[in-house]
Amino acid sequence: MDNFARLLKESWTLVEQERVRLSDHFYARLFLLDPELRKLFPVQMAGQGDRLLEAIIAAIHTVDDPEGFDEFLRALGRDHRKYHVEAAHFDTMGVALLDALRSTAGDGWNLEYDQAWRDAYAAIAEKMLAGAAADGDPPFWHAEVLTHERHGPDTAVFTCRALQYPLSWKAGQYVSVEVPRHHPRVWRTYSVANAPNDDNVLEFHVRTPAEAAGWVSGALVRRVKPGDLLRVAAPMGSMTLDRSSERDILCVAGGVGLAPVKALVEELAGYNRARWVHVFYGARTEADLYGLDRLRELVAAHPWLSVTAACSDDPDFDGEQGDISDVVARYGPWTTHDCYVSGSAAMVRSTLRVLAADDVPPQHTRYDTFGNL
Ligand SMILES: NC(=O)C1=CN([C@@H]2O[C@H](COP(=O)(O)OP(=O)(O)OC[C@H]3O[C@@H](n4cnc5c(N)ncnc54)[C@H](O)[C@@H]3O)[C@@H](O)[C@H]2O)C=CC1
Repeated sequence: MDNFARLLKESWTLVEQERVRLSDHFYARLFLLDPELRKLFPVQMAGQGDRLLEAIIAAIHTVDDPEGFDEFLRALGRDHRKYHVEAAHFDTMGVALLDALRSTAGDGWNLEYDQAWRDAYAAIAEKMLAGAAADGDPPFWHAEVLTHERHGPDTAVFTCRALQYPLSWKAGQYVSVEVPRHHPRVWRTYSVANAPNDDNVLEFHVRTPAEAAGWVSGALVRRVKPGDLLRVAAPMGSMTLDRSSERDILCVAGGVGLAPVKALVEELAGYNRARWVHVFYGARTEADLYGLDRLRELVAAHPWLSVTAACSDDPDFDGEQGDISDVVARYGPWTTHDCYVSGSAAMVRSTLRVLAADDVPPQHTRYDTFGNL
């Protein structure tokens, strides 16, 4: 690790445990510096601070990998066009961020850390602005809901058509979604659950228990109906297929983490002949395996595909029992496979441990989770 990365990571440990204070300070300072910026954010700021910090953490963790860092920030810049962020706003955010870091870290902060963060922030802002400037797409797409199916009280599968052509994404990527009618200016990310197609139609899988605070997910599961308009922003994420690879493929999905895995399998259905593809799909109960019928249709049509379903909380289920990571471990080793993992942070962590124990090279593993790992 070079000195720059070391300084960033070392200084981050001073504020890591104080995230709430850090984000409170950041927003207070930001809106004091430029009250106009308040209009770009949702009325309710709860949860917004986590998002900022997640982006910062992701950025400092990719600083050792210049190529990944570059692509991540360019995509983030493209995505941020939906907020109408301008170059001058980045300067103000930089001032507020440095101020928040200094005051949260307290006595442990020093001039070297200050300079490292200034340099890092300048690089982040430059790459995000370059990504935004190079993007010929609209800042977001309007999309009309076509179908909406409920699977039990907490889960929905819906499709929508993007109204400006084309919305190009790669199987395995995710997009931000806004439900302007119910929660304006609040965006949440969801994986696209189908392969790119000429109809500009995207499918999403959303799950949120009624008691959870997820506003956007709650609206998408319980309130949205065909004909409603959503907004969808720039596709992001690198959990995509390596077309040059000849290795067999392992996909592991937990719950609605099935979404990107289904997209990958549908994409493979368009060209794959020679690679064996094994999908492991886990849910709590049999009733929660909402995507199994579609997977079985794909298995019937493609001899290279197999699906193993498991339930972690349903002793009557006539199939594999246990957390999906344990089931994957029982069927291994997966040493020579390309591996794709998608689900909750805990599920992804457990599965990555299984793959590491099988000596799968890290560069052959791609994963997605919408929580902190
Ligand atoms: N909606 C989307 O497009 C996407 C969602 N996700 C994430 O997927 C997650 C799915 O959540 P739910 O459907 O509520 O799934 P869930 O919490 O009901 O879990 C489903 C299965 O995952 C496995 N699992 C869960 N916790 C585990 C642990 N600690 N160790 C090992 N395995 C574990 C078990 O097999 C379990 O049956 C969410 O965190 C979501 O953010 C990820 C990618 C895409």
